[in-house]
Amino acid sequence: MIRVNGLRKTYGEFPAVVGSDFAVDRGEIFGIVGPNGAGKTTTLKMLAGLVEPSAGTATVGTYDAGDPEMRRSLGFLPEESPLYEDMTPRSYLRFFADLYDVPRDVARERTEETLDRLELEHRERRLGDMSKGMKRKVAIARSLVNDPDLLIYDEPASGLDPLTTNYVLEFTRELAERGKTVVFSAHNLYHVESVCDRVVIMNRGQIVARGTVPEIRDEHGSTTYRVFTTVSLPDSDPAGEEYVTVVDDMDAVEAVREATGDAGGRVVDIRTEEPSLEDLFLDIAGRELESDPRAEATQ
Ligand SMILES: Nc1ncnc2c1ncn2[C@@H]1O[C@H](COP(=O)(O)OP(=O)(O)OP(=O)(O)O)[C@@H](O)[C@H]1O
Repeated sequence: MIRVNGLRKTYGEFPAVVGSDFAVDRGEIFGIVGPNGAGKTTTLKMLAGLVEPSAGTATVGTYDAGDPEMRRSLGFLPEESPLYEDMTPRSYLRFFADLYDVPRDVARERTEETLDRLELEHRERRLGDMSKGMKRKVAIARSLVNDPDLLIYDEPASGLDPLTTNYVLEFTRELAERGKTVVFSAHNLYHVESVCDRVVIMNRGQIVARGTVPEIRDEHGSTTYRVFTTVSLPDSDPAGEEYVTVVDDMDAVEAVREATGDAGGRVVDIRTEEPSLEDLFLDIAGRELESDPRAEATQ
């Protein structure tokens, strides 16, 4: 559905996106994660044809990103989505449906259905009087008025309370189940981990890891084992009534087992711990800091 090759954006001398390559399949939920300033929004805007790349290409289906025809089948949700404060959700969505030439009766049915699914109440209330979560839901509904195949969402759950965040993430999943392709950016790695099929991790304009979360884990992280014993060992820490030794591989687990037996104790439990995407990210970003691809350009 999306092919990105050597995509680069430079603002003046500053390279915001250093040269990205990735592909997104139809029906996939694809996450772009990274800290502030990583280049997520710039990447999404280039995909949506809102920012012109300085180099490289992005194609959506058979179109170049930015082709007016492509934009008709795209729903873009900006990070900040100012709404017309005096309009109601219904009048606002009707206004956008008109812009896309969606027939009135189709638009009415579509927007009511979307608002039902998003459980948006107070549809006749002024947008200016709505909560942040309600406004975000209206902005999401706006991205769907033209029934696009591709949704590009910039921080869809940014600033929302946990309940609304869950709603929005569940809704994203539902969209993919209905055959839509969703590309979204997030700071919060848990959001990405719970919803995305595949992710890229960006840092300082560059993709520093990619794949499914388990793949990234295999490549960049390691499993740790927590061995709980009834006796204290040289490297163990107290853990309630027991002691715990944390090790990195199965040979070390065996060594702890032997040492426990030698000390007259027994192993009560062995728990494995997978690094979360957050741990992986901190690890990868930490390493990247030592080799910032943009450092030379900004010095
Ligand atoms: N129009 C612009 N002019 C100059 N620099 C820009 C412009 N837009 C973005 N940048 C810079 O490019 C870099 C990447 O910005 P971008 O908004 O893509 O990052 P981001 O990952 O989306 O960050 P955030 O999570 O804070 O939204 C930042 O250093 C930003 O200051």
